[in-house]
Amino acid sequence: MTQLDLIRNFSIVAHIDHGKSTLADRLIQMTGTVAARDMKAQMLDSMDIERERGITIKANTVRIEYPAKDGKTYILNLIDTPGHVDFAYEVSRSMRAVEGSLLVVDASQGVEAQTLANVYQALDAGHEIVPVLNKIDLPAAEPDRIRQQIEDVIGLDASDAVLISAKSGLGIPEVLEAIVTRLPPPKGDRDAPLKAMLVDSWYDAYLGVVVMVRIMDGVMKKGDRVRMMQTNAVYGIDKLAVLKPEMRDIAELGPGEIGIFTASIKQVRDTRVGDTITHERKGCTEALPGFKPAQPVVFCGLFPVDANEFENLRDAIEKLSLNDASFSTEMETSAALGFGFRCGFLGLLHLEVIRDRLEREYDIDLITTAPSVVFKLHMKDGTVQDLHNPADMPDLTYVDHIEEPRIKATIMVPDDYLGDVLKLCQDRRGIQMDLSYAGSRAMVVYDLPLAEVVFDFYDRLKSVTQGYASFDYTISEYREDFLVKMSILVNEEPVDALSMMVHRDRAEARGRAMVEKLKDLIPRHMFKIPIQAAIGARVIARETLSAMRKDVTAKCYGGDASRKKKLLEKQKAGKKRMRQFGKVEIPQEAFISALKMDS
Ligand SMILES: Nc1nc2c(ncn2[C@@H]2O[C@H](COP(=O)(O)OP(=O)(O)OP(=O)(O)O)[C@@H](O)[C@H]2O)c(=O)[nH]1
Repeated sequence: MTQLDLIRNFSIVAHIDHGKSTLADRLIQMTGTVAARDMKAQMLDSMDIERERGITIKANTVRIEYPAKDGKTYILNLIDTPGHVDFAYEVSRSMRAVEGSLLVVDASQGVEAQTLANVYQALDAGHEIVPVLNKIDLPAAEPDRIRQQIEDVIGLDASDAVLISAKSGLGIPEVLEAIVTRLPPPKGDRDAPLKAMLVDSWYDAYLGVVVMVRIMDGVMKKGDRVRMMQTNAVYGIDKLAVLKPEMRDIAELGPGEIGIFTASIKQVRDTRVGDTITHERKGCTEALPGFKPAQPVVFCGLFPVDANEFENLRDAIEKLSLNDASFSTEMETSAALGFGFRCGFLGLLHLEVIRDRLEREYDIDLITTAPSVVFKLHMKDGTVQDLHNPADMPDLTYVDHIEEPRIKATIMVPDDYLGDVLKLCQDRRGIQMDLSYAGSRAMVVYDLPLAEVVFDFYDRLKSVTQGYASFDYTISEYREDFLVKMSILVNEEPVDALSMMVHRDRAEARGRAMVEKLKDLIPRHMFKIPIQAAIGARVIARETLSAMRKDVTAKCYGGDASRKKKLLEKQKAGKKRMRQFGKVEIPQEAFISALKMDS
């Protein structure tokens, strides 16, 4: 057990790409926590997919031993937090487990939308904050200007910000000293009943469910019987360890310490993040204030391209949800797509990551239906229903009005691109709330419907600003609007996977764009195919795909048999990624491409 005044618990908050993971790697490396030969780039990003995409998905932690200039050896617990907006929830929960934060800002880029969002969470959690200006090796670095910007925009004193290059290692010793001298030690009472915060949990193939805890009061030992206060479940602790970053067994964890335990827990779902853990006997009576629960906000259907793969998909989804409590799933059947799952995600990136993992790690070809938000249907009988799937929209005669989730979006962008950003937000039914300047960067705040943002808003924002804008949002409220369900009919048959909720005033434009796209995406058949968008029985847009005449092998003059065979095989392979709708085959790409809007 370590004395409280020799412990420092902290996290690193930063906008994406400002160098958080690189700094974490340096801290681990310079303190010899991991031997140089074992050092991999981005040590904390453990999943391959994280490394590939360069995004930190799961909050991780590492315990570092640091001999400071004052001659004492400190234990530094770093909790790594994800930087992307979809994972804001994970940021908020890990924040409550530590006392301080390093605020990393790229000295050439300055404060961005997620810098703000994350630093406000840290301030909310009562953190002491040490500003760190990274990438000062870059010729474009302007530490003085950025220091001033931090003071102006965030209101933090940045006069003693630490200047570093995480890449070259410059300034890292100063960061380590600042952690020890400028961040406060944790508080806690060793003699009080055990009170530990469940910070995170995940499924490990060898160990089962692993639970990460921060001890507030008391002592946790191997063999202890502990109770989860929310669920009242009791478990015996089999293994107690710290992460360095690999697991090292430890006999006990005292106040202020962060570690992990296993206890023959079957599912990650049995461990609620934010729960308080205490001893079965002589436990504490009052739980810690709860965390925000993770609410899925974006739903979509996932179906196997090949119906025979359904069992594999079920298996894969089960395994993934063991590892990710914020990913919700439910069986779904679709007239067009057969058996699949309706899944809920924290945001679009979360959706993409899960879909990628299913396709890559489990080798399952998937059809993803249009992402949708949760609408609230106020029925005429006074009840309120959640609508997760536009295909389930009940008969309108029973519906009084429909509400949709709105977000408060903060966008930071260089002045030159402001006009394009305003136009984009306006086109997406946005209402401007605020506009201010920090130097040559504008900060705009918009009230936007989440439904208009979930699909391709990031992509559009990036392209109209050439990547210079940054974006962050929080869900604000549900509000009534004139929303309707638009169906798509291919060859007179409704394709439920393509139906969507849209604003009445935008339905025609959206419907037109959809049918035009689909006309290009669906290959010609031997017959004419009408493609229509409709609201109820009323068709609002229509295109016709003319019949195919030419034979793909006609060009080969019958002479070259092997070439002919190749062509046919190619066609067959293409078919594997198609689905049959009535008499029509629709390629998988059509489902996503058709929904991308050009405005
Ligand atoms: N020139 C320079 N580049 C750096 C420095 N620190 C980090 N980088 C580069 O900046 C990019 C982003 O760094 P990361 O550490 O992955 O950023 P991050 O904030 O952890 O990003 P996420 O984990 O995706 O949130 C990488 O290409 C790094 O090599 C630095 O001090 N100087």
